[in-house]
Amino acid sequence: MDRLLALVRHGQSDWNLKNLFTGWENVGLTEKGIAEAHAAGKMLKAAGLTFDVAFTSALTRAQHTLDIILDEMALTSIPIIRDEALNERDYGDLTGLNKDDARAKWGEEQVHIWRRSYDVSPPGGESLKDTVARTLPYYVSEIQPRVLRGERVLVAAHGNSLRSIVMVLERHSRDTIVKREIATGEPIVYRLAADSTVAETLDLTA
Ligand SMILES: O=C(O)[C@H](O)COP(=O)(O)O
Repeated sequence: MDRLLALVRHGQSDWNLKNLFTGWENVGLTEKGIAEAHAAGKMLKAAGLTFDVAFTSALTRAQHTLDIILDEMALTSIPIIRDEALNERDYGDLTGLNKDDARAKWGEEQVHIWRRSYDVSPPGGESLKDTVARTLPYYVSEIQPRVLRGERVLVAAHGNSLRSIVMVLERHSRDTIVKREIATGEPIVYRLAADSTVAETLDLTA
């Protein structure tokens, strides 16, 4: 049984390019982001992979990335399930601010704590721990059972919602997960064992 699970962070967004805290703001992909999504689709197809169902967030940048990938793979008729449980972490009051301006105002260390600590929330927003608390139950109840039944599943989402899933699959601690960077448009592909742990991580660049 092929218990295939692929995770892809959306391609570069307008606000990634402008270096703005984005969170739940609904911004589009840049030209580069669109190209990254096409490349991800080509890469998955070239590896001989296919999918039975896809999941994405309620945000356009992830949905658009998914549509491009499915188009590249000639899989436009598979079911797509969209849910805000897969949204990016909510950046609260930081949303729309420039990350360098924020460093100048609050200091490098404080901004790093907001961006990469496990349980310190940015003002009015979600910490990674808060994001895990909504994303992980969704993964466990909606995504993982399908993979374990043998459905091949593609998830297009966001840096921190994917980190929440990767944390469990790659057995990270609170200290190591914050150092696990998830690049835009680069598929992370696992085969799971029957007990839901990772049996194999596929290297699509090989
Ligand atoms: O929401 C954002 O600004 C980014 O997509 C993720 O931000 P981060 O790199 O600060 O986690």
